Amino acid sequence: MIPSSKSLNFDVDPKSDFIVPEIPGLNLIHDYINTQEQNQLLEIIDQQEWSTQLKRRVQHYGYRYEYQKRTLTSASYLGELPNWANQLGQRLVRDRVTPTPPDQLIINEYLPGQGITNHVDCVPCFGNTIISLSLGSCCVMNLTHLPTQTQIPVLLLPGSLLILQRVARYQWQHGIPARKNDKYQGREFGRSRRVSLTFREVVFPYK
Ligand SMILES: O=C(O)CCC(=O)C(=O)O
Ligand SMILES: [Fe+2]
Repeated sequence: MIPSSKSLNFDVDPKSDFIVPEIPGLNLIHDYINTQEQNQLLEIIDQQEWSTQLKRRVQHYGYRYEYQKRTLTSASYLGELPNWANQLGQRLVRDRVTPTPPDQLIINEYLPGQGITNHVDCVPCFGNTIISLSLGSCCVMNLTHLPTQTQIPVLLLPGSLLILQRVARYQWQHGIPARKNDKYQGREFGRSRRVSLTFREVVFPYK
C-alpha cells in the first residue's frame, strides 16, 4: 500500500530517514510551519480567486508573471502582497532565509497527476533567492544540472521550505513530474493535493 501524505508525518522522520541532496545553494528546512499554520494558510488561499489559465490552478501576487512571454512586463504590477503573505515574507527575513522581503508570490495547486515542467525562474525578473513553501502533500521535485543534465530528486514534505540560491537557482532547473505517486530513496509516496507558495524578489528594471 502506498502511504498517503496524510499519514506521512507519522511514519517518516525527514530529518533522519532521508538524505537531503547536496547541491550548492540548495537548502531545505523541514517543518518550517506546523500543521495548524498550514491549514490556516490553505483556508485563506482557498478564499482567494484561482486562475485557470494553466493546467494547474495558480494565484499571482505582487507582479503577474506572463507564462507565454516568460517574463514580467511593465504592466505586471498588481500591488503589495496581501497581509497574510507579507507576514510570511517578514518571517523569512527575520529567520534570515532571505535578506530582503519578497514582493512576488505565485501559488501553485497540484492535484495528483499534475506537475510543472523543468525550468529556471526568470533570470532577469527575479533576484538570487527563490523560496518555495509546501502545503498539503509531499512531492518529489527534480533538479537538473544544465551543463551535465545530472538529475537529482528532492522530497518536499508539507510544511517544508525549499530555498534555491546561486548555483542551485541559476545552473539547475527545477520541475515536478506530472504523476500520482513518487518513489524516493526506496519508499513510495502517494500524492494528494499540494499547494505551494513560491516567493521571489523582483529586480530592476521590472520593479
Ligand atoms: O511548486 C513548487 O514548489 C515550485 C513552483 C515553481 O517552481 C514556480 O512557480 O516557479
Ligand atoms: Fe520555479
